[in-house]
Amino acid sequence: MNPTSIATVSISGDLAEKLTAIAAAGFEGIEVFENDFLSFDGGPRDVGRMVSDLGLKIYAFQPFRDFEGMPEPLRARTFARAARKFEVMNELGAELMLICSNVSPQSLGGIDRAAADFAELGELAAKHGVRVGYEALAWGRHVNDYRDAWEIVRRANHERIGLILDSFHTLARRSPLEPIASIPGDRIFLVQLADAPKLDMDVLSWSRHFRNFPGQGDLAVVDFVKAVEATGYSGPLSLEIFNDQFRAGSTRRLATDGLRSLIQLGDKVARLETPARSEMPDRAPCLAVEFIEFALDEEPAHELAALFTALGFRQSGTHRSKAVTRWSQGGVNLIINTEKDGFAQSHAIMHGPGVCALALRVADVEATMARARALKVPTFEQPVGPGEMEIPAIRGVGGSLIYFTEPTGDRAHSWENDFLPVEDDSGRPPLLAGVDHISQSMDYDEMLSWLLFYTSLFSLDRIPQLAIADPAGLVESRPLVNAEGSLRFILNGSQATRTLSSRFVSEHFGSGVQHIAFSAPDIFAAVTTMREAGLSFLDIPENYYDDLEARYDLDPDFLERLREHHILYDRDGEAEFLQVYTHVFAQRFFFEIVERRGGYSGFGAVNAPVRLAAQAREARPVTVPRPLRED
Ligand SMILES: O=C(O)c1ccc(O)c(O)c1
Ligand SMILES: [Mg+2]
Repeated sequence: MNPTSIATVSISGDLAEKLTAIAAAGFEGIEVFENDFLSFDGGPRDVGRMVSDLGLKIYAFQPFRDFEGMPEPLRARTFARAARKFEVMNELGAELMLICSNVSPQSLGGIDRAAADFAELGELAAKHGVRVGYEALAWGRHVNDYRDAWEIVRRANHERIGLILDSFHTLARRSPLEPIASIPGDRIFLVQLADAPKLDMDVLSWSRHFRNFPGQGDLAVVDFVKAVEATGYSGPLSLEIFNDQFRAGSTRRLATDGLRSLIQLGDKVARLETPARSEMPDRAPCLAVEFIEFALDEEPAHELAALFTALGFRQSGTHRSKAVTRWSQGGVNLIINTEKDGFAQSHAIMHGPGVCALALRVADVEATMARARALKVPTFEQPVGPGEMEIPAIRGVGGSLIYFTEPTGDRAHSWENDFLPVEDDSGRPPLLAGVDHISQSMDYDEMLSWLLFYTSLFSLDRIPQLAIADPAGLVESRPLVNAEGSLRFILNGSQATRTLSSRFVSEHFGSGVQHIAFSAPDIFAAVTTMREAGLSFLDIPENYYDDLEARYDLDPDFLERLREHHILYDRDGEAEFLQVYTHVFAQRFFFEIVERRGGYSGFGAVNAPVRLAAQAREARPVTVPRPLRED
């Protein structure tokens, strides 16, 4: 295992906060960014002591800019500047200086000139007992490819001078990875890692504002690390993230995410080998949503039970010892928890009525928990009643829980055994068949954290992110799906403060489940029966249906049925999607019912703005402008 490291520039906070969070997350070392050092109120020895007291090592001091290829008299001044920095490094306890390739218009090109500069700098470095690593910036004036940087290092031929590789510069420029294998591992002094979303923009702005942790972006960081591994390099893998959101986010959360990203990266690289080498179980396959638990007070709980009943659920169980009931239909299980103490109660006090826990049916509970622990996901335990079995759980979005169950054996049925069954004598066929997706709203700057959480722990993959227009601003919507279609999460976040998604977070003290979509084998029949039971659905404007008529060549009778049932429609080739929404419950969450026809794989994104506008209208008191009276 290579040591884990992170550059201080990667996360928010002042230097002391950064270092504390980095150590707490479990990193072995850091790259000290000069700016963090310069703005620190204390000398280099104080910083060095703080770092070592926290058990961290300084793997690099950086960046030193615009060194190689300078004409005199700039050249002499540059060497004097380097000598001063070497002295600072000695006091700091930093042994490696990172020099990035020159961007100055005054610099002169030429590999031999640069190599000669580095050979001379190697002598100066030796005098100070430090080493220097050279990194090609993708926008360097004369050197912008790691192959040229390596050629300069090779020709400098000095033991104090080595190469620094950075996945971003390499992958952003689409430099080939194969030549990395021919660099001797001990000539590579440091390897920096960053991912980034694919964006069509100039590489400097892309690098300075949009880098993110490996696994959060679209770059082939796994292939890059694989190529580095082939050199025999055994030094640190150091995260170096320049990201506007990260500079503003929670220091501790970012540090934890960083380490998690390195752990998952190491696992991915290990799995490329044949036979796969790995130190933890693979990403957990999710078979189904086992149950969804709602925590709330008794009064709203009665209303929620009435809503469940209208949706076709029936009470299928009563908890043996707690104020908890089970509601079921067609393989969907919902739990209403009104206990006066315990986790559910504290969730309800903190967040209001809502989903406090999900249970996922996984192939192997022990393996899932082992992977969660390896990824440093917090696990959860609470006291169980007599005769009850502990259900293993982890902490999920907004402090909610994710329980794990298995398809067969004790872990399949233990939670069911906590309930006294209520016989079904209704003879009603189910209207709903399963949970289609679960949508969670969160602060915009938490989205990448939860993306990493879900995709590193479960076999869930990203499909392209969408920006959806709410009347009060844009909402980013990021679906995570498994290949079988048995588990789909949607993460929503918005930088605008008054969107439905943002108000959900701000008015309910944090992130959580905003809506749950159930699948219906026949959405028209479901809506009809639910209406007979007294349920009404979100009003959809006439304009929407007029537009549908123009957009798709729909049968007039079918269109009329959609309109009459308040159902929204989307089509993708031959595949079709039908969706309908309940009103919002307790200003907190709502339900959706969907019918997928012919393998439709999306979520009706074209309809989302219509839905959001309809919900915004319902959330506001209606004010109709009246003419001013003139008396
Ligand atoms: O953006 C920069 O200037 C910069 C500095 C140092 C690095 O290691 C790097 O990758 C980029
Ligand atoms: Mg770098």
